[in-house]
Amino acid sequence: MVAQLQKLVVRMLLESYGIRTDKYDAHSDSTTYLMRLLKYRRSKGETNLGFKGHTDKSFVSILHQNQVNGLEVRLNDGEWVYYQPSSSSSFAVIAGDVIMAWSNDRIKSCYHRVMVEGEEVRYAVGLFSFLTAIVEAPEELVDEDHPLLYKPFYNQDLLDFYVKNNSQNKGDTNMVKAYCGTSML
Ligand SMILES: O=C(O)CCC(=O)C(=O)O
Ligand SMILES: [Fe+2]
Repeated sequence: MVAQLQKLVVRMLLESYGIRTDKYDAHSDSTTYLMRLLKYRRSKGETNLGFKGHTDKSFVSILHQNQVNGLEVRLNDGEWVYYQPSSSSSFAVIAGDVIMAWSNDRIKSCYHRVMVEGEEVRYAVGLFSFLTAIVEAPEELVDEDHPLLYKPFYNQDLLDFYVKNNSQNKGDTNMVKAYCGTSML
């Protein structure tokens, strides 16, 4: 089950950042999921951009694609890197804006896009996780060297903000900073 994979990834993250593991159950209980199936078909003469560059507004997203590749990730220097699954049963785990805020910027959300090169139909399935409890950085991730960068917020309110300000800003990596970044205070 893909949700199990999501839970495992989150547990590993909490452990690797030295966050009290008793917080894990509360985190897990407040996680909800959205599953989306995407179909990309490129007609002759059309641009090969299947999904423009963006960060997900999720906590994390888990993606699986059919044999037709296309997912690309943008590195810090602006270079786009093609995602090449190691096997036909591979899943890609993508950090969303919510984990970026929750982790006080320790984990940066992943800017990605989909390019469709050939005429073959591409399918992708994504499991997007969201939090129902208030999103705030655990105390282990906030100290003098790492001051709090985001005010506590609700994931749903971030989504509403995103929808309202969508027209110009779609794909803006700093949507969550614009919504609840402490430097905006
Ligand atoms: O089609 C894909 O592999 C990725 C889709 C995606 O980025 C999204 O649904 O947010
Ligand atoms: Fe995405």
